Amino acid sequence: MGWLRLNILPSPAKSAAPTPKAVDSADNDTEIYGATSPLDYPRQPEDVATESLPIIRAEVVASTQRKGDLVWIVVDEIVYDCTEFLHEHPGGNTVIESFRGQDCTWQFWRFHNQKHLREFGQPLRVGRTSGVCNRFPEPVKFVGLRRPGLADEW
Ligand code: HEM
Repeated sequence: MGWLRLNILPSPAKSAAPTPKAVDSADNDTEIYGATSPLDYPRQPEDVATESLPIIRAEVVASTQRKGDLVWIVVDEIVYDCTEFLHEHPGGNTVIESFRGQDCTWQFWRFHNQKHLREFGQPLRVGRTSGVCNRFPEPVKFVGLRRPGLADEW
């Protein structure tokens, strides 16, 4: 599990994000016009539907890889602001910091289930994105070689 070899980074400073307006554009995508910085994207209320989350360009997400104010990660193309949560994360802060500005979908699902994401991730959502890379290829999953339906023969 090479991706679990972590670098310990200093904790980011907290910062207050402005609250720009999300606007429904003609093609029904929600964008924040003129937003170029991660600081332009506040956390979204929990009742905002996934498809109504603002779209955040991959370059903006990737810019949080640099040590700075915000720690964002991407799971299933949803961007989570873990800046404050990482200090409360039961799995520790370094594992989240090691994926800042990156996709960590398959690694996330190794340790969590939908309930974790609903309860703890929902309030951390800042937007949707696409094209953000996971720097580790997902290892091949081994499946049983037996034909199904033979369990009773064991
Ligand atoms: C949205 C971001 C995240 C949220 C809301 C979150 C939430 C949680 C929660 C609720 C637990 C406790 C699970 C339990 O007690 O059963 C946990 C544990 C853990 N998380 Fe996360 N997590 C996040 C991101 C990550 C990431 C990116 C990684 C690295 C892949 C990670 C790795 C772990 C590990 C290793 C544990 C400990 C698992 C164990 O003790 O069995 N988490 N996380």
